[in-house]
Amino acid sequence: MRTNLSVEEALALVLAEAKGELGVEELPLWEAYGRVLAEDLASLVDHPDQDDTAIDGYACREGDTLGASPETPVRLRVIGEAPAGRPFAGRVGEKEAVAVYTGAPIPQGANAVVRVEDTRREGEYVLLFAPASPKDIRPKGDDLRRGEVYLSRGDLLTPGRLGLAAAMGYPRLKVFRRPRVGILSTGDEVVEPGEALPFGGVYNSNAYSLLGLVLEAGGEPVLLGKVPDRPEEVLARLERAGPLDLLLTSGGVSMGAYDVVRRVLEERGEVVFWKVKQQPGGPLLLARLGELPVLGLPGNPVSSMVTFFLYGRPFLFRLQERTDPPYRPLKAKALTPFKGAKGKKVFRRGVLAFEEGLVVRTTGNQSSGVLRSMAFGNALVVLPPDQDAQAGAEVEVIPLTFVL
Ligand SMILES: Nc1nc2c(c(=O)[nH]1)N[C@H]1C(S)=C(S)[C@@H](COP(=O)(O)OP(=O)(O)OC[C@H]3O[C@@H](n4cnc5c(N)ncnc54)[C@H](O)[C@@H]3O)O[C@H]1N2
Ligand code: MOO
Ligand SMILES: [Mg+2]
Repeated sequence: MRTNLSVEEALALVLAEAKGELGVEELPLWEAYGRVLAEDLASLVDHPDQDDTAIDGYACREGDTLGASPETPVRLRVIGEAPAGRPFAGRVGEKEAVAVYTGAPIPQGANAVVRVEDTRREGEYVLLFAPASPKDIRPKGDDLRRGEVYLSRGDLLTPGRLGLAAAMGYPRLKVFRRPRVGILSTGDEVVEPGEALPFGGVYNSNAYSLLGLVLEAGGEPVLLGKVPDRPEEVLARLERAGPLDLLLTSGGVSMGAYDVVRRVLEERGEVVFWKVKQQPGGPLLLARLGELPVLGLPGNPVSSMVTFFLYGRPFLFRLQERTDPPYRPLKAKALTPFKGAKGKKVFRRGVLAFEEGLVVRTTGNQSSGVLRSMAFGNALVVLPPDQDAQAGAEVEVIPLTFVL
């Protein structure tokens, strides 16, 4: 077992465990939101499939309309109309126009359009008070070209990309199966919300903040409930967990006599590392139970969330072969001081805002037991070992971008 790792070493070891194959399933579009594509998608169509009009107005020949103005209108004969989806069958000749509506193909013979606001209809004629122009014609393939790959294996299906897949003509998509992530809370003192809280008890918040984080990272949470700090009970619950791609435990990984998770994993599995030089989350543990990777998250509510965000989320991104990075560090100006720690990389919780540039303020009490810092913070402020940040200093921040 390795111990006292840097954050970077620990992350590399966690990612090295993300080698399982999730497999692929095919879903109708309406069920594919938030999933990760398992295939490249080339457009099945051109869009628009021919030159079309971006405005409601009249299509005609540009040369017929040069110099048209309110004082010197140009008169054209209207020979028909083309609503979107109903192309005009004929051909536009000299001094002729076709009434066109946004999205309609440009009729043959026409090479320009004039907006309806710059015209007045007079029976079978139309008066143009401005010249027609080609600039409001959208060329064939302006948005999509048939055969071109616009979405790739590993792309997260965001709202825009789901729409794009539909625009390309795909009714069903091959996506990766969602990773199944077991969530087990440990602790004699842990009580489910709704139950009476005994003296010294604490409600099981970790299961629910982790459930949210797992869903947000594309996983399927499998709630395994809570177990007391007794090795045989922890083991019994794990044996009944069913197939998983990752197991998260919370609590029981520090130094206490009742911190039994580590002991169980040492006896029944293999501990890869224990303890990272970071705060919060120092007692983090990585193990294997047979083939199953296990992240033993520290019990403090902030610590379990921060360690999942820093290690579990990248693990799930890797399993789903996601092409986007799990987080994107930025620079911001600290408007409040942030305290570092000796020999540890520190992740404080802050509120990131755009004021005179990017700025970040503390969420207040930074104790690992104060979950409000994660509930109302939107960023982690990263401090290298042995470094405090004064107000006014530039600091690294990782936005907690929970996009789904
Ligand atoms: N002597 C030392 N003590 C501690 C150290 C240390 O290095 N030496 N490390 C501290 C750090 S840092 C952390 S983080 C915690 C980690 O503790 P465990 O992972 O062993 O977790 P527990 O002892 O079971 O619980 C810690 C804390 O969190 C509360 N908790 C636990 N589970 C839940 C839950 N599901 N929902 C809400 N809250 C939960 C629990 O009641 C405790 O207050 O250890 C320090 N100690
Ligand atoms: O690492 Mo503990 O996670 O500071 O509270
Ligand atoms: Mg403990």
